[in-house]
Amino acid sequence: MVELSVAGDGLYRRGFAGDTFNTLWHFARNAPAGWRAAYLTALGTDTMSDEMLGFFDAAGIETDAVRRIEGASPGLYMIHLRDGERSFSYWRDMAAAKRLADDEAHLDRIFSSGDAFYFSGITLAILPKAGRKRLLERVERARASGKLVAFDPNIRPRLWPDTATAKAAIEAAAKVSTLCLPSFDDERAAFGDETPEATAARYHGLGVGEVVVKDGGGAALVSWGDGRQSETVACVPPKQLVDTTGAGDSFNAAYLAARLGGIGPMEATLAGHRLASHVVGGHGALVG
Ligand SMILES: O=C(O)C(=O)C[C@H](O)[C@H](O)CO
Repeated sequence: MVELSVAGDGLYRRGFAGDTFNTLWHFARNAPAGWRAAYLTALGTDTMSDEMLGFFDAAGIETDAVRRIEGASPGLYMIHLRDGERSFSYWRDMAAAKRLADDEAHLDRIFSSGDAFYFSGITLAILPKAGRKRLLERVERARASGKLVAFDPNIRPRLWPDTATAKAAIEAAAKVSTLCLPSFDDERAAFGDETPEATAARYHGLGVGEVVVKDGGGAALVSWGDGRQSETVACVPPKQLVDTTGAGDSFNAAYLAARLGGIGPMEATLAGHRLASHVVGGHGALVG
C-alpha cells in the first residue's frame, strides 16, 4: 500500500508499506547468507505502481512474483498517532493486491520456486473467498514438502465481515503453518485467550510446531518443539516511542532472519525485540 505517515504540522510523508511487505523489507536488510526475498503481490500499471516496483527493487526485493493488472492501482492507508500508538484509515476497496491469488498458474510458479513462505491474516482478509482457498492450498503443499511456513494472524477486525469468518480463516491458516507469530491483544480479543500461554497452546493444538506470542511493548513468549519447550523473553525498551506502526512486522522479520540463519528460538526472539524497539523510534512502518 501507499502509506501516509505523520510528518508534523499537518504534513504527511508518502511511503510504501503493508504488513507482509514491512516484514519482507526488514528481512531483505537482515537476510542470512543464501536467502533472497521476493514478494508475491499484485500492482496496477499506473505511475504509483511503477514507483512502488522501483522501491521494491531498490530494497533488494525480487519483483518477478508481482502481477501487474491493467487499470488497477495500489491501496492507501494513513497513520494516526496518539501518544505514539497508531491507528489507521484505509482506502483499499479497489486495491490490486486483492487479486494476488487470482491466477493459479502464477501461484504455482511462485510456490514451486520458494523455500520459505510468510503470509498474514491481512493477506487472507483482503482476498476473496476463492483466492484465500487457492493460496492456502499452495501453502499446505509447501508445508507438506517440508518448507517453513510462517504466519502472523495480524487480526484487523475492520477487514473482516465478522469475527466468526476471521477466526475460521485464521485457524485454517494456522493448520498449514509451521511457525505462528500472533499478538496477544488481538488473540485475546478474537479468541478470548486469558494468557499468552493459552494463545501458544491453542496454536500448538492446531498443529503449529513453533509459536511466538508478542505482547506490544511487553515480553514475548516463545514456544517450540510442539510446545515441549518455552521461554518468556523480556522486551528491549525503545530509546524513544514515536510510532508503533510496523513493530510486530519488524519483530517477525528479525525472528525469521535469525531462525533461517540457524539461530535458536530464544536468541531469535531477542533479535525480534531489538529490531521492533528500533522501528518504534521513527515514523512509518519502515525505519532503516
Ligand atoms: O493495516 C494494514 O493493512 C497494513 O498493512 C498497514 C500497516 O503497515 C500494518 O498494519 C502495520 O502492521
